[in-house]
Amino acid sequence: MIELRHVSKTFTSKKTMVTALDDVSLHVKKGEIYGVIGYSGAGKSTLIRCVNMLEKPSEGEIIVNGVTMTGLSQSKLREARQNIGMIFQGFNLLKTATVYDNIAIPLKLTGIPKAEIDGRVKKYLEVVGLEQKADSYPGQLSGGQKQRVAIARALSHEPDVLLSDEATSALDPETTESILNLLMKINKEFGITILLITHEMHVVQKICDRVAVMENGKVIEEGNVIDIFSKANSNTTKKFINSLFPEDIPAEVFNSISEQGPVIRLSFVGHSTGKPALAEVAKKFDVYTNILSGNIVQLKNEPYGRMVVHLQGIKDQTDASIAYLEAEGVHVERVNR
Ligand SMILES: Nc1ncnc2c1ncn2[C@@H]1O[C@H](COP(=O)(O)OP(=O)(O)OP(=O)(O)O)[C@@H](O)[C@H]1O
Repeated sequence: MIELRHVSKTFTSKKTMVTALDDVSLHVKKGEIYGVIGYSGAGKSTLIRCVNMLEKPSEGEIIVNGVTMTGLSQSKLREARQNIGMIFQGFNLLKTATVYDNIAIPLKLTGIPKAEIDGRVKKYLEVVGLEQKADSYPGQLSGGQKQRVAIARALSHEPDVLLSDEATSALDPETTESILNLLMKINKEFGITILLITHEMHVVQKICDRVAVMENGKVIEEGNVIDIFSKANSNTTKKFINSLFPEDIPAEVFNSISEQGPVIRLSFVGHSTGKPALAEVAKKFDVYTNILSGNIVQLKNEPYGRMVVHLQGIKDQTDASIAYLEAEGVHVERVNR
């Protein structure tokens, strides 16, 4: 549905040259929610803005729903953009227009008949749960409500693709949840493919099917969210995942217990919590298992959990315990300080 082939983007000014995208290739499949995560300056905004050609790539090709965006004439580009909705962190609403007009005006500009516009405005305001607010002005709405209007406006063009540029970054946690739920609903009910950029792992965890991690203009890791959670390679990806699993074991505690056996981190996907395997370890080997921290988060399709455990015992026994856990399919990492 969305394909980036060897896309690079360089910004040049008199004094400097910045490579914002460096040979990025991605393929977002029809109907999926695809996240791009990275720290500030990684190139996420540039990437998403290249998809609808708000930014022109210096090199490479971008294909959306079979249309090669790179190389379209201005008028063909306008046409192709009708199929690509976009929502922003700052909502981008017209302050002096009502909610109704914020949705209706862009439709009018594309020449849609009045009756059809009226039908679409009402339909999509209902989809986002704001049918009561048609006559309000953006200044009278909360941040979450403003983002809902922006979503209704994007949907009113009935696009195949929705681009989300940090859509929840300005919202509080509860409102973020409700907007993420709305994006999932839209994806499911209308089959809209969603490409989103974010710096919050929680967004990826909750709604994405696949994710790309960006650093210095490059995609450094990419795959199904479940696989990335279980087998992250890069330090940056691990840091993003760790942000969901605070493990504040005080250094003093860590130092004193690690003399009596290793501290290990167990991770598991799916409904097994890892606890049965740990209970078996305590039975089969001469070790005490002491859980130091544990947490489970719900990924879009499956739970993913982590536990930090101290294995108290002599080396032979703790090594055998780790081998046993691995054989049981639990991912085990030794925690070092
Ligand atoms: N119009 C521009 N002119 C010059 N440099 C730019 C321009 N837009 C982006 N850059 C540079 O390109 C790099 C990538 O920026 P980009 O905004 O894409 O990153 P980002 O991951 O979205 O970061 P943030 O989350 O802070 O927006 C940065 O070094 C940035 O300074």
